[in-house]
Amino acid sequence: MELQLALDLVNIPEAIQVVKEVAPFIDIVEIGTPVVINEGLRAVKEIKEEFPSLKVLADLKIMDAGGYEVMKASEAGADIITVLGVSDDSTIKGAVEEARKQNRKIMVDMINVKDIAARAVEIDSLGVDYICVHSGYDHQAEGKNSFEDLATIKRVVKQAKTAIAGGIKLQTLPEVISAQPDLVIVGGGITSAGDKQAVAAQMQQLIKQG
Ligand SMILES: O=C([C@H](O)CO)[C@H](O)[C@H](O)COP(=O)(O)O
Repeated sequence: MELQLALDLVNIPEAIQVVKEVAPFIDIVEIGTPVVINEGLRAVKEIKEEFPSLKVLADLKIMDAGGYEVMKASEAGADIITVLGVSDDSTIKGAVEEARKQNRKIMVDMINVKDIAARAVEIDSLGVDYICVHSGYDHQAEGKNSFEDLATIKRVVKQAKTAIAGGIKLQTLPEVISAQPDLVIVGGGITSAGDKQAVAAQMQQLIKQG
């Protein structure tokens, strides 16, 4: 099981500072959608240059033009790129095809997918690398989480790795770990902590204990 740090509400210098603090305890650093909107793919490029040994995920939440957008994120140095599960199959296929050419990976974000089980089976057959259940900020504000959806994809997904994101904190991490996803994605649970390094270290320890 791996740990991904999601950076959403920072600029590039702040992102570099946070990653410096927690780098030994994470496997993947995510350049979140708001950061890409504010800073562009330059944020991916600068983080990859600064931390070449960390995998970098570009959270583009691609909805169309999968091949082209994956190509641009790959040029910037992204190792993993996100595509939305609600997109057309042709968009996901285009993203996967380009990722294979560029030796990159595709994560499909299941945010707002209504029938998680049925769509996860379809997406799994398209050759994606990760399928991620996700309660976004707006769902979190309504008190929702994706724990049940994680159990669903664990049951039906046969090829892709499974991931979960959305409001995961140190206190809720043990429940997530018990469902055994391949990847846990944490943003505010680390970035809002007073001592980010201590929280990331504790999270890594819990994940290692399995
Ligand atoms: O993808 C995300 C969200 O849609 C904002 O872009 C976050 O990176 C994801 O939800 C993880 O962050 P936390 O919910 O703060 O853990």
